Amino acid sequence: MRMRVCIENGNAILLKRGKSMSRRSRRERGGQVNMVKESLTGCLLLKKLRIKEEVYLQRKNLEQNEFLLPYEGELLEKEPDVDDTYIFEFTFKGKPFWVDASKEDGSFGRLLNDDHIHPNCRPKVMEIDEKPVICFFSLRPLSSNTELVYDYGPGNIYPWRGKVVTHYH
Ligand SMILES: C[S@@+](CC[C@H](N)C(=O)[O-])C[C@H]1O[C@@H](n2cnc3c(N)ncnc32)[C@H](O)[C@@H]1O
Repeated sequence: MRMRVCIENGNAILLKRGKSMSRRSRRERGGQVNMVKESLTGCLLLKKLRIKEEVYLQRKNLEQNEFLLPYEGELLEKEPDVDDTYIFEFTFKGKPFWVDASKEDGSFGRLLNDDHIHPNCRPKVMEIDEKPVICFFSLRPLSSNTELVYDYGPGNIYPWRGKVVTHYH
């Protein structure tokens, strides 16, 4: 599974580093205990539910095209030779780059799931200090408690896509 985008964007935005550190808490929900991690900004929530971990917007409604969070990790100019589950591949100024987020670092960007049919945010390549940074922006107004999902990119490499669900009546 590899996330691919090919967008060029020269706009710089200000990122507050260190904001995505998380604190853990345990919550009781309907008899089930879910691990819940909350970002320090208090606007993102991580839940262990259906797809291992999912990222939700919390206590905040967003307008369209608002900055959500960065995809944090190690920026590489050579394709890493690791399992690609947490590798983000993109082009910047015509050159290929990879962000390797395979280390669990408490950041949330690496945990957004794929929805190529109804994505509600999208990654953009931004330039900060002459380096590319992947940032997620809302695609439409989002209300709190919405799971944040984006389109990982084209290709038949995503086994969860195209699953046919049959309903028997
Ligand atoms: C970048 S991780 C996303 C976070 C992941 N849920 C986790 O807890 O580590 C990508 C992996 O999440 C899972 N995933 C992402 N979107 C999915 C979807 N729509 N359906 C099923 N699994 C998905 C796949 O296992 C994929 O390799």
